[in-house]
Amino acid sequence: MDYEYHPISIEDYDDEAIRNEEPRTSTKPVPLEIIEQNYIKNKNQSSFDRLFLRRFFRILSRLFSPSNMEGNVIKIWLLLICTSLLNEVLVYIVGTIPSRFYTVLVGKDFNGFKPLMFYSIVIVICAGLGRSFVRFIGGLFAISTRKILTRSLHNKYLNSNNSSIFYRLLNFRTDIDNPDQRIAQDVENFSEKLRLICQEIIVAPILIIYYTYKTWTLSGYFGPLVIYVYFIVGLISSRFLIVPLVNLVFMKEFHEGNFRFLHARVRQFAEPIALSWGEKAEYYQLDSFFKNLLNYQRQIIDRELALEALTGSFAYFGSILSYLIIAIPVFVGDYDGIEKDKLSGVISLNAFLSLYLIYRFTRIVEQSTKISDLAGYTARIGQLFEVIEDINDDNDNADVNYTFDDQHGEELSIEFDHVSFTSPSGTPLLSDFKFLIERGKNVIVMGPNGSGKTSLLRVMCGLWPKTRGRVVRPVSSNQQRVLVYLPQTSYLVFGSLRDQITYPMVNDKKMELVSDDEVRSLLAKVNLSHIERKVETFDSRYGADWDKMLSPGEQQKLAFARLFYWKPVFAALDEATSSLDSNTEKQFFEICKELNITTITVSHNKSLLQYHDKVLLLNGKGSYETSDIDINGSENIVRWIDGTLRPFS
Ligand SMILES: Nc1ncnc2c1ncn2[C@@H]1O[C@H](COP(=O)(O)OP(=O)(O)OP(=O)(O)O)[C@@H](O)[C@H]1O
Repeated sequence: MDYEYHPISIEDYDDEAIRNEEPRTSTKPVPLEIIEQNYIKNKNQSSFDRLFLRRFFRILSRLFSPSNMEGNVIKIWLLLICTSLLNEVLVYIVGTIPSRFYTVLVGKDFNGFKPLMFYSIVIVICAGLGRSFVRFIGGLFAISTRKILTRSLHNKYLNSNNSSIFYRLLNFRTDIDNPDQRIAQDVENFSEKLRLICQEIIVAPILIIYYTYKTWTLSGYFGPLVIYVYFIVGLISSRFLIVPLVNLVFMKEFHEGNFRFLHARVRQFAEPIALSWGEKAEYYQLDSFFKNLLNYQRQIIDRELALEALTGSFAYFGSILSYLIIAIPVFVGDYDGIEKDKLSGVISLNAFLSLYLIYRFTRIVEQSTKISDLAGYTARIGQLFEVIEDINDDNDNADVNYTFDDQHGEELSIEFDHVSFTSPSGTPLLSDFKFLIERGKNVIVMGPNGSGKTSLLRVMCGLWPKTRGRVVRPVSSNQQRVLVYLPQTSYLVFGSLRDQITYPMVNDKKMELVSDDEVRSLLAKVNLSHIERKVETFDSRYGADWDKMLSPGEQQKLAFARLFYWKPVFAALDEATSSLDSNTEKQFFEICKELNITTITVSHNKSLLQYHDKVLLLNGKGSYETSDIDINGSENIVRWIDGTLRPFS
């Protein structure tokens, strides 16, 4: 019997690469409570300081980047400034209407009353429209913001040039929770808060400059100085109350993500839960997650009470402050030379100007609760961008992808060149693995549960990092699929029957590329012709219903239809025939041979040995053995496998 044995020795663990390997602390799965404690301890992740400002301005720079092809956010922003200014002018004019009515009414001026009434109706309608327009354009701004940020995150998360970013983020980064919640919900909340704040304060700088100048010319430097000091005091005191809120908002969204995820799982696993009478268990689990969420929501409203009280008092105090500003020159005697009837006019104008300036500052301070929410969402979105960029930079993959042309297609192989790798928790799974998968020589991978069979496929596809060595694999120069992976639980996409077969093709011309007749012939090939009756048309789209429409065995057959459509060079079959009857299994391996698809099969099923040329045994302790399979000596090979694996089972 021709086999190689690679017992694991102390040198294997002691070799330089493993010795120098930094323990990957971040990859070991971390319990939810520890993630929560880490977030609580590491509050500066979600703080209201320079880190917040850095993240916030980085997000703004993405929004307003001139190279941004996604939208006209700059135009919308300018439009928002213009309509807000126009709205302010209209509000000002509406404010002057009552005094004009007093004048015509006191003077019993009917000729003056009629045009004033007409004018007032027009102005009031315009003011109403102005307000609606500001909100409408604010809405457009929120949609644009969401569109740009979500697309930017999608581009990075599902980057086709670096295919495993989302996988590595989900599997190896324990420093970040619920990326789906961050992309779907936190970005939306961020956009909405930004819109509300912008609507309120977008024209504030222009108005503040204008009214500061006006107040200064009427009351000298003293009025604006007092108002600015008052504003700075308001800002500093509200900042103290905002800081803890930011972290609470961050934590609430963390629990919000977990709560949604749990609900999504109940939906996904409805059948096993129902068949296990698991309602009570699910109820208690959902409820405990919900309690955590409510706990943070309660803490937020408690803190907001203090913040609202501060900003509310600040606003009321502002109205009194304006009288202080007016009173000082009155009592100091600055207006002594002014006649009494003119003095009331001067006082009322001064009061209006300083009140307006204070009002503008008050509106800014009143945004504190929204700003604390915004800062919480900024932390979550900013952190996601940072982690994705970090994964992108950390691409230390030593693998070699070589392109081939059709002439050399028959000599293709996948080579494991002294590869060592561990599980994410650090358990060594394979050490110094040397193996060649040649085209035309089917390989079956066997071994006890947890020995690393699926992990070997992950390493082969470049998803898992290695501690040592490299994988040398071919990539096609002419769009041919080189490797297709079929898992035990087939992945059915949200889409049509044609989509199931052509996945992951992205093409509007699928109907032309894969005709109805071709779909029918592929379905016939995998004994699934009857499912044509279950769908309206080959292009009718279904969501989660695919799981209900097809049994697990039928799902595996559909996955094979996909494999036969793509006709790749290699197919990684990870227990992909576990739900099929033995005749269908035989038929599928024969079709693979006809189509020149070399299979790398992970299975515990020894009856599959007959379709393979080589067996690779993993013992889960780091070592492996290989043997050629001689069909005539199949009993010998079964004995050899049993004898080799027994000590490890
Ligand atoms: N994302 C992960 N995080 C942590 N550990 C993991 C992860 N994925 C796999 N492992 C661990 O790696 C080890 C090997 O897993 P793998 O799925 O490769 O085993 P297998 O040989 O395919 O098992 P089975 O025969 O049960 O399918 C297991 O101990 C598993 O718990």
